[in-house]
Amino acid sequence: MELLSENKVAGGWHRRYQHDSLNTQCKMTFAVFLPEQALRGQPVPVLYWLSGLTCNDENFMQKAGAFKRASELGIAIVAPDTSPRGEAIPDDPENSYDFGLGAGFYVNATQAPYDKHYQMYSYVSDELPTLIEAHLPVSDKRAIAGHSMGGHGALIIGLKNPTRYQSISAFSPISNPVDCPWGKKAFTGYLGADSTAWQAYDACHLLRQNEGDKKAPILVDQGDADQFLTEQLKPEALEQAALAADHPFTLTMQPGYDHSYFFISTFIDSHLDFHAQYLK
Ligand SMILES: CC(=O)Oc1ccc2c(C)cc(=O)oc2c1
Repeated sequence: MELLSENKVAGGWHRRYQHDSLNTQCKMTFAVFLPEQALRGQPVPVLYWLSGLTCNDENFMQKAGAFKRASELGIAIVAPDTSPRGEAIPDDPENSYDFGLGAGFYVNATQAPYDKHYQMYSYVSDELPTLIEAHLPVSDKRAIAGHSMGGHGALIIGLKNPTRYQSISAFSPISNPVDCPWGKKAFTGYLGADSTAWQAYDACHLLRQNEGDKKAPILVDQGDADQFLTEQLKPEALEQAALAADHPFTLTMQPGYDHSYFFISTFIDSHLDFHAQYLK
């Protein structure tokens, strides 16, 4: 891992690292916040934050205002990029914001030409935690959270790996990607036209499938003034699936909030407090 930068913040350190990824077969950049406790040699739990469309490792760290509470709670935060990057990485032929670079959708692509590099599911759920736990002063207690496309990523990665993550949270997640325009476009491109293959990456489907004992609790916040709410996000489908599966789940509709980081920064402390209950 190569250290790209470091800045002291809230008594801890914000760092950016780059490394060669086996899964995505390119250099990947991620950001990490390490609270002071970690630097005193006390291994701390990690919250993985997955960002949304067009974002990279920097958006959450610059805009969410999460450091002070994470520092108080002694939680590290890791924010990966949202797709493979570089000259050699195939992008959307139409250069749209919702497919290709900055829009990996946290799946393992099976369709050429995306299958070689777009392996974001394995990268985030396996390669990155292994790397972090080998090189940084963190414990193996993990939680996962995200926004929009990253909220979808947090839900599916948490639900597919119930023993690896203690808790899951999301702001404005794409809750039922098999049934919304962003999800249909991305899953067709990465996974092919047969929609039965899409279900393995759909949170509503995964909730209905999960018959095991371990059910990581889920917290979702959604602004009711979000322009994407009805067509793309569909939190009520997630709520129905969680209810049917008897999965611990809380959805809070927040009046007046939109899809932006103004919303996330308003409620990020309550998400950190939620995860802290299960990470201790
Ligand atoms: C920094 C920022 O505003 O991020 C942002 C803006 C818009 C979106 C949309 C529309 C979808 C998504 O998945 O993420 C996202 C992130």
